[in-house]
Amino acid sequence: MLATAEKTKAAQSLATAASAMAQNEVHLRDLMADEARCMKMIVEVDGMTLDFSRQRIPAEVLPHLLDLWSEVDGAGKIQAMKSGMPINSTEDRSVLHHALRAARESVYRDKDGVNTVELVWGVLDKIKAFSEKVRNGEWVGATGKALTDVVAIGIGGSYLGPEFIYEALRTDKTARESAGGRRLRFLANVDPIDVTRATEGLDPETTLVVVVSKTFTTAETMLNARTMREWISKKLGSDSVAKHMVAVSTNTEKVVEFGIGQENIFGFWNWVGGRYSVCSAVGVVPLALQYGFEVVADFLSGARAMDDHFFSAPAEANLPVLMGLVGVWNASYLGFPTRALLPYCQALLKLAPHIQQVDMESNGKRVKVDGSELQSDAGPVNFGEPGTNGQHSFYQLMHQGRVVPADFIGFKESQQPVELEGEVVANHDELMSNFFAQPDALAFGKTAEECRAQGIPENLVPHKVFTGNRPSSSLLITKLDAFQLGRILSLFEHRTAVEGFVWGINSFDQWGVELGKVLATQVRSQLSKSRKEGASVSGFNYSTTKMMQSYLA
Ligand SMILES: O=P(O)(O)OC[C@H]1O[C@H](O)[C@H](O)[C@@H](O)[C@@H]1O
Repeated sequence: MLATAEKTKAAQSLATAASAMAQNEVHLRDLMADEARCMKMIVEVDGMTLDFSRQRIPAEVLPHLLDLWSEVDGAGKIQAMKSGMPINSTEDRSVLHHALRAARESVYRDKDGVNTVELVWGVLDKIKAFSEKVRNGEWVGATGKALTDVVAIGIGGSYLGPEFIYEALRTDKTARESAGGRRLRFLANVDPIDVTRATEGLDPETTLVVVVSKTFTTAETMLNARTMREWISKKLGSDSVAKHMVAVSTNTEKVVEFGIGQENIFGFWNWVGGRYSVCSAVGVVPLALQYGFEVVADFLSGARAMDDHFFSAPAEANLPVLMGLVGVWNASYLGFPTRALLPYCQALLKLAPHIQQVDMESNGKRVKVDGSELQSDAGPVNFGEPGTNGQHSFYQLMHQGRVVPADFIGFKESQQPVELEGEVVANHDELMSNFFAQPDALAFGKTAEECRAQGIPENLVPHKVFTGNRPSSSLLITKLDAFQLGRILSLFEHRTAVEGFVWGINSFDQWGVELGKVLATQVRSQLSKSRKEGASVSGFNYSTTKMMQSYLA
């Protein structure tokens, strides 16, 4: 079953438990009737409550999951990460995204002994000063106008996290007030349509462009950066670029080569993986420009609070560890290939796209750290959509089709409460009625007997039966502000790490994205030669040749 832990006692107990459950058809209806069991599966940490009682984990199996964590030396692996050991072994890098949100006086050393927190605060101080200058109109554009709008260019990890945070805070009262009408747009796709969408209604005179790229070599980002440079130069002349473009990167040389001065670069480091970089200048520059540095500082404190919890809480009370163990159980023991992320909060509409990258780029692997092949699939397919929208889309499949383990997220308070006179409940309570109802509908289902008792005609009974026994966890959180948002981000980042630790994989490299890039280079050069010199398509397989010929015709 589990490659890394297949010989451990706990792994064997878990495998036995999983097959016994399948044979005995243990149903969540029975598991949920055991209140002592449920009590152990509801864990509260500073106003964030995780209820994983609706997972298909019998009371006696939970200790085996915790044993598995001990047997793979989970605590030791957390410590290795925390202390800067090069756990990203294929790139010989430390993994220190927690240092990005550490308190100024903390010390996290990288593999070479450098205190990364000092570096982090050097950049944070620079961002604070810069963002304040732009926001208060001290830093102006080439024609002397204040820069009220920002376009952040970047893709993958240099885009998804910042957009997720931007959207989540857009309707938060404090952040919204602080934004004061400023605009932030993202330009990610190399599709030229995205340039039009990102710049619609913007004027180069009042726009600042932030080019975000760890490597500063990503083809999409570089072409978009050149396109935006042209957009600015065309109207304001090429000398204006210095006032209208800044960069976030680890590759100073390439940024300078591009034409952005060293003083306008906000750096980060190779111990920050792209998908774990939202707390670095990658996210902090655009978000501080939009919401002000203080709001971003709250977000960083929230992430730090969850880091501290992750590093110190015992496994049985550790939210990322528990969620990670649930993930391993569902993916590797019960064999569920997918997982849904269902925030009952419209402001979290970009959570799922971000976690798709965090989780699938991290744990979508086929080999272990030592290069040997995994004997079972590791990370699941992640997808999601805010509730209640998802209910009117793919929940049908979740209720009566495939089993998709789900993570529900709900808040006690709305960012934007509405209560109409004469309505039964306030709008947020209406939303939350669904948050509480759906997990039970999935878990308990509806039997044929229940259908008949309701007078459903016999021919419709099979269509109206819900088999139930569909697992989910629920997270109930006070409210979505910058601080809680930081906790949520860190929680999901560490869940991914926990799962990777148990599977014994390197969750911090992403070699799987390389091959497509190489092939695109070959196609690009063919398209150029064909368009510019009329060269015929050659060197590709039959199908690609045919399709490219058709494209070029
Ligand atoms: O920040 P960049 O160097 O431009 O990289 C952007 C993205 O592209 C790569 O293909 C990786 O898969 C991502 O992890 C990365 O975040």
